[in-house]
Amino acid sequence: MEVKICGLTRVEQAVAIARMGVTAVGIICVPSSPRYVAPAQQQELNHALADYPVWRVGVFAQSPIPEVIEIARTSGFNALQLHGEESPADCQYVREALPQVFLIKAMRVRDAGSLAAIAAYAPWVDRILLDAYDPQHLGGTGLAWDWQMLADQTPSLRWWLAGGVTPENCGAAVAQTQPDGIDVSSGVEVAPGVKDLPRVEQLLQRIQGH
Ligand SMILES: O=C(O)c1ccccc1N[C@@H]1O[C@H](COP(=O)(O)O)[C@@H](O)[C@H]1O
Repeated sequence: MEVKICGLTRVEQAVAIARMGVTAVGIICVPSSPRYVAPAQQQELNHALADYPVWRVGVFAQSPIPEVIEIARTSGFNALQLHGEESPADCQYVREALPQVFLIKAMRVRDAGSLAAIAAYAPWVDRILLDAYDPQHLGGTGLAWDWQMLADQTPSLRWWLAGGVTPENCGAAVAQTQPDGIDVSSGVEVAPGVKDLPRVEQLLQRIQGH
């Protein structure tokens, strides 16, 4: 089971979580987020994590794609997550500009149509991430979506479950939805951007074996 812990802002916490053996850590590059990390700190986090076998994911939403590409290069991300309304053509553009970068497209699930849209991204991305839709916020809401929707259609490429995943519900979430990975932010926090390291360890223990 792949695990991404998202919304890291502090170098010491990012290194501690990388040492726990997670697959990916997320750094929020969305200025409106309470977990936003400015470019200088993005570079510091990437530098501190460079020795660990972990995807260092820059999370963007609604930014112009050339800007995303420029920041990915200057900040040193080896993975990107597009969490807004980016199109398959946007993902193709990123893939062709940065072929070595691991690319995740987040879909905010509103209805069956959200799941039907996944197939068009398959040629261009490495993972699809399914998060809850909230009209006010782009992500990091702690809200779960209706996993029952997967009963009718399952994603055609490797995918991660996001949205309201916690150490308490991760076992049931994984058993019900059978994702390739999970992505967790507010469920392991004491405050936005400040992680609760014992809760991250608890989550990893509970997910072991899945
Ligand atoms: O965390 C944020 O502030 C954020 C802002 C803008 C886009 C995405 C964001 N986070 C993503 O939200 C999901 C789920 O978060 P949670 O576990 O429900 O709190 C996760 O994919 C983060 O990458």
